[in-house]
Formats: sequence, C-alpha cells, structure tokens
Amino acid sequence: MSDLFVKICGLRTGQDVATAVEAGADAVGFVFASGARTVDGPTARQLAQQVPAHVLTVGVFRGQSLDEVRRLTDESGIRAVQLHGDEGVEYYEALRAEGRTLIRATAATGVPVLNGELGEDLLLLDAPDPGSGKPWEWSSPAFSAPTGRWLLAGGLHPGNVRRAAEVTGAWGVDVSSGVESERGVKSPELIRAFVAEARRLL
Ligand SMILES: O=C(O)c1ccccc1NCC(=O)[C@H](O)[C@H](O)COP(=O)(O)O
Repeated sequence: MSDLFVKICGLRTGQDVATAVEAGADAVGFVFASGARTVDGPTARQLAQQVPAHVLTVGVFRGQSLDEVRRLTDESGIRAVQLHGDEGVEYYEALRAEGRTLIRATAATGVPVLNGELGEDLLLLDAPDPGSGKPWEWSSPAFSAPTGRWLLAGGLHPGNVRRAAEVTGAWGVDVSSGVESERGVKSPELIRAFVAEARRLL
C-alpha cells in the first residue's frame, strides 16, 4: 500500500498547526461550522499563513450560505472547502466555477456513495455526527467502498487508523477527536502518533 493521505482537522492554535506540519500531515482543517472547534476568519488566516505550500489548507463548513463560504475562504486564504451540509449540485457548481477545490463530506449510511457525483474533487466518508469521535461501521462486510480517491473519517485514532485504512481501502484518512486530549484541545503526542501510524508500512 502506498502512503496514506493524512488530514488533521479542527486546528485552533499555532502550536496545533506546527505539530501537524512537522509530523507530516498532507492537509490541515479549520472549522468554520459552529461547534467546539470553530475559528473565525482572521484566526484562520493567521494559522493558514503558517502552513507551507505542500500542505493543503481546508475550511470546514456545514449548512452555510454560499456567500459565507466565499467570505471566510477568501478572508482566510484557505485553499479547499469541505462541505458537511446537504448542499446540492448547483451549490457545488457555483463554487467550482470560482476555481475552488471541493471536498464533499457525507455520512456513511450503508447506501453506496458515487464518488464525484456532485463534482467534488475529493469525497469524505464520515460518521453521521461529524467531529464527534464516534466511529461508523467501516469494518462491516456490508460496507461498499466508493471507487477512486476518498477519505475515511469518524472515530479514527492512532490505535485503529492502520486497520481502518486496510479494511476499507481508503486513499486517505481524516481525524479530529482522536488526536485530542479533551474536546477541542489537540494533543501534540496524539497528532504525532496518528501520522506515524498512518504512515507505517504494512
Ligand atoms: O469538528 C467539528 O466540530 C465539526 C463541526 C461540523 C461539521 C464538521 C466538523 N468536523 C469535521 C471534522 O473534523 C472531520 O472531517 C471529521 O469529521 C473528524 O471526525 P472525528 O475524528 O470523529 O472527530
């Protein structure tokens, strides 16, 4: 298996960003959706400026207007938009037409998901309650993995990330709760352990 793409999500401090980048993350996520990890535009801008060009910066949204997505993305200089709402094809088309990189996050419900259906650049299969740390049934024999490149998220942590990737065949992994010491507070040790485990050759 080649290297997994690794995204560390829900970063809120300069220390979080430095640790994720130094550990070797491929992408870092900043949450603009409302919740325990929300950052505002100026904070995200400051954090994103710390991120080297080879690491993708991602803004996380849920049920927000196109104008809010545009404003926060442009204000922060973040490169990709991750959408957790029930936005339709026209919403995706509008953002695509502006040259934005789109990650479609959808709950793994057991129904097969068509990768690229809404014109997304990358599909993210997540738990029904994103960012909750609760896993879904990715190890069920009934799970039918999407084709192409997709990210797996939901309840991952250093202890299960290798097996989850192996069982599902995911191209990449995304984590937030599993690298926290308490909700919304990232642990440098867990971030380093997660990336190292994800990168460990089978
Ligand atoms: O993290 C949040 O608070 C959040 C709120 C609303 C929509 C999405 C949110 N987070 C998404 C992520 O952090 C990841 O994409 C993923 O869901 C992480 O899940 P987990 O590792 O189980 O916390």
